[in-house]
Parts: sequence; structure tokens; C-alpha cells
Amino acid sequence: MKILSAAQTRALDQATIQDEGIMSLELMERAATAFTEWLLNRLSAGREVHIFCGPGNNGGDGLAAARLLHQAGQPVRVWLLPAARDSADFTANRHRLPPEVPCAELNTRSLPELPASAVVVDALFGTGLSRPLTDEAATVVQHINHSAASIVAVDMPSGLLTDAPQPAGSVVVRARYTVSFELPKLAFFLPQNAEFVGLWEVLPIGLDEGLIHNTPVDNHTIDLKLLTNRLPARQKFGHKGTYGHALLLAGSYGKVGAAVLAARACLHGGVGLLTLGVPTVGYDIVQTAVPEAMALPGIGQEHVTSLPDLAPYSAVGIGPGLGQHDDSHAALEKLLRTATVPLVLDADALNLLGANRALLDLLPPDAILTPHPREFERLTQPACHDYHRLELLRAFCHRHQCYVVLKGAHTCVGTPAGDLYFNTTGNAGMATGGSGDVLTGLLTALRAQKLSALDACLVGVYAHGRAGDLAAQQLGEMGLAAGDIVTHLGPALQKLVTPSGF
Ligand SMILES: NC(=O)C1=CN([C@@H]2O[C@H](COP(=O)(O)OP(=O)(O)OC[C@H]3O[C@@H](n4cnc5c(N)ncnc54)[C@H](O)[C@@H]3O)[C@@H](O)[C@H]2O)[C@@H](O)CC1
Ligand SMILES: [K+]
Repeated sequence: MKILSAAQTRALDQATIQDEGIMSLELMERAATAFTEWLLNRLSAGREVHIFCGPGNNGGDGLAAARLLHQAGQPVRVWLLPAARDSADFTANRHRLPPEVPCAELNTRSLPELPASAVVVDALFGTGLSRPLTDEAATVVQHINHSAASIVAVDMPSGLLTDAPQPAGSVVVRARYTVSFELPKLAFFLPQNAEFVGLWEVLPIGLDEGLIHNTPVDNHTIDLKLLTNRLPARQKFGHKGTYGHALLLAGSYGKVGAAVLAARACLHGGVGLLTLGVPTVGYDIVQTAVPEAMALPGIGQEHVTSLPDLAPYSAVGIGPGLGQHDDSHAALEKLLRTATVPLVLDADALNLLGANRALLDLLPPDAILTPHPREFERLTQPACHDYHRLELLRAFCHRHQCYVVLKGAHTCVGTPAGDLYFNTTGNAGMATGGSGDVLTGLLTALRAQKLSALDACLVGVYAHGRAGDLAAQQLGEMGLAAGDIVTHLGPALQKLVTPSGF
């Protein structure tokens, strides 16, 4: 899916109205209908719904939803934010509200009591918000936030800008759910907004697909549609040589487990052959834990101290559990100077790069780096906020012509072309030691199988998250350990395989 800016969203609404010859009121009705159905499916009987409406079309959505909820037999009350001017569609829906639905203008000196059993629908402001909330609007939002009621935001939590940072201390609705329309908003993907957005969902309202297709964007979601035809099916006459030979340089004394996890993920990621460059201290461990992989002797006693001959390999992954010793640094530098095959760099390989920034200039084109935010900042600079981090990410990928997988709840893949891809799979159970090692092994496997760097990142990140979701379904989020992600990689990848046939 594309992630549109607020201005593009407005333009798309308008263009859909013109192209389809429908009234903007009809589009609002679609939005309100979708929202109402969503809410009715989740409401337990008897809970009173308080709908807070602003003066624009977000408020219009709220008024239309109030009518539809009332028609469905749901107890509902409407509260209107006083404003000098209301939008035309707000006014039309105000007139269509049945007189039986209690509807009153808010008075900030005596705001309505909101019991814990109430559901608050926040339809104060949506994508039309142009500046932080002040005065009455801010007071109302603070009142809602201080109540114990459950808050559901329509399209956006009011007060949150769609695609730009908030000034510190801005008043923003803290929604439990945000129900948005057609396409997700950039704000939803950023950790700094999690406390406002809550869980979010996007409901289709039939905006013009052709127009969406023709809208140029550089922010996207990673979803099944995007992944179509990126992961080829296995060939009937394929053999282990067909699927590449990966080398993983990983593990050191006390961190051999990282090498085991990356190795297992690499094998379950479909690689034909895997060789492990682990120090002697981990040799017996990996030979026992991962018998399918070969292990190289003599590349270091307690950590990796030398680089093997790279000729046999079709991709190299380096970093999990590597340690940051000087001779590991030297091996990394040699790798960067000599490798002609795809590289995946993670963990201590990134920390070594961060501590020796001159190495960054040696990165071969299309290398994949998989930092978490702190590791990324070691490679660049501290980010002032999440939007700044995305700017840094774009600039870094462009400057070094590399792909960066910035790990998080919505892992973001940055590309040399300046595109950002936000992942939509995964869960909080994956916030556990070793998850990243699994991703590194998987990405190395995909690169060894000759997927482009972009396809490997998109397929790998999505499948890794999906495998985590499958594991959590069985084990619960708390019960999930990184090895469980590996176990579920097979089904997660299988879902993405390009079907054979014609
Ligand atoms: N036809 C459409 O354009 C559709 C719009 N939809 C809804 O319409 C929303 C966008 O509607 P609008 O563009 O009218 O915008 P909003 O309803 O989000 O807000 C606009 C109003 O708020 C005022 N405003 C902006 N910032 C303010 C601030 N800080 N303090 C006080 N007032 C402020 C503006 O002057 C304007 O009156 C979407 O989020 C969505 O909920 C949906 O009904 C789908 C169809
Ligand atoms: K809202």
C-alpha cells in the first residue's frame, strides 16, 4: 500500500469525487458506514457511545456515524465543538441527525461526565488538522484523555499531525483504537505516536484505485500485494547448488547461540548450502546444533580473527555475536574491501562500522545493513525525533548506496532510491534476544538465492514478522523465543512463493 501525505489524501478524496461523479457526502457516508460496522462488531450491549465532533469533515464522519449507530439501536450522544464555521458536509449530516439523538454544544466550563463504561468516538479533527490544538479543542481533548472511557479515533487521533512531527507538549487524543480510511497515515508507523494512535486499522471506502496508482509516493507498506512475484518457486530439477551457498561469520565466546540462530534461519530460508565461520570455541556447538551446516576450521579461537577465502560463496552474512575485537575489525575491513558477492551486516559488524566510520565508504553497493535504532544512530547521529530518523535513514541509504533494515515494531526498509517501506507483520513477542540473528540468517539465505537486495529485504522482513505472528498464535507473545520464529519461517515464506502455472 502507498502511504500518502495529508495533502495527497485530500487531493485523492477530491479527485475520487470528481472522477466517480459522486458527492463528497456520499464518500463521507461510506466512511461513516465502514466505521459504524467496525464499531458495532466490537461493542458490547448497553455501552453508551459519546461522539465528539469537530467542525470539519472529521466531525461530519462523527455525525453520520451517530445517525447510523442510532439506527442500529445503539445508545449514542453527540457533543459538538463550538466553531465559527462548519464544513458543508458537517452541516448536511447535522441536519440528517434524528432529533431523538441527544446533541449538544460543548461548554468547556462544564464538560460531560464520561463513565468508564462509555465509549468515546473522537471525531474532532482528522487529516485537515494544520496546527496543534489550543483553547477549547485542547481542553476538550484533555478532558477525554483524563476520563476512563475507551477512546476510538476516527481517521486520526485528534491533535496528531498526519505526516509531520508534533511540537513537544502538544495536546493529542490518546486513542485505544484508530480507525482510518483507505490508506494508512505515516504517523501510525512511528513509535513516538504509539501512545496516541493505539491499535490501528484501515478500512476501504472505495477511493479511486487508478488515482492511487498514479499518485507518486516514497513511503509504502510491506504487504502481500507488494510482495507478489518476488519469491520464485523452487524448480523441480533444482539441486542444492541452485539455491546458493551462504557464509555466515558469527559467534564468539559466550555468544555462539547467535550463530546457531542465524544458521538455522538461513537453512529454513531456503539456502542450498551453508558454511559457518565460527571461532573454534563454537565449533562443536554449531556442528551439533546445526548439523546441516558445514563449519570452517581455523578462523579464530574465541572470536573471528581472519577472513576465509570467499570464492565458494554466493552471499555473506556477518555480525551476530561477532564481538568487537580489533582482529574481527580487520576481518570485516578485509571483507568490505574484497567481497564481490552480496553482503548482510548486522549487530557487532554494525557496531564496528559505527566505531570506525571510515569503513562505511568501503560498503559495496547493495549491501544490506540491519540496525536497530541505537545501532543506526551509531552509524549516523542521534535523531531528534522519529521523522528526523527517517530523514537520516533516507540520506544514509542514498549516500552509501545501501539498503538499511531499521528494526522496530514497524521495521522500515530504506533504499538507495529514497523509498521507505514499513512492515505490517510481527508482534511484541519478537522483542526478544536472537530475533535479529534470525533475520540476518534469513536475509543472507535470500541473497544467496539471488533475490535482489530490495526483494530480499521486503520478503525477508515480512516473512520474519509473519513467522513471529504464527509462533505467537501458538505460544502467546510472552512465550515466544527467537528459535520459534525460525520454526515458522517455512509456512511464512511458502505464502509468498510465486505460484507456478500460467
Ligand atoms: N470527502 C472527503 O474529503 C472525506 C473526508 N473524510 C473525513 O474528513 C477528514 C478531513 O476533513 P477536513 O479536511 O474537513 O479536516 P478536519 O475535519 O480534520 O479539520 C478541519 C477543520 O479543522 C480546522 N482546524 C485545523 N486545525 C485546527 C486546530 N489546530 N484547531 C482548531 N481548528 C483547526 C480547520 O479550519 C477546519 O475547520 C478526514 O480525516 C476524514 O475523517 C471522510 O469523510 C472521507 C471522505
Ligand atoms: K479524529
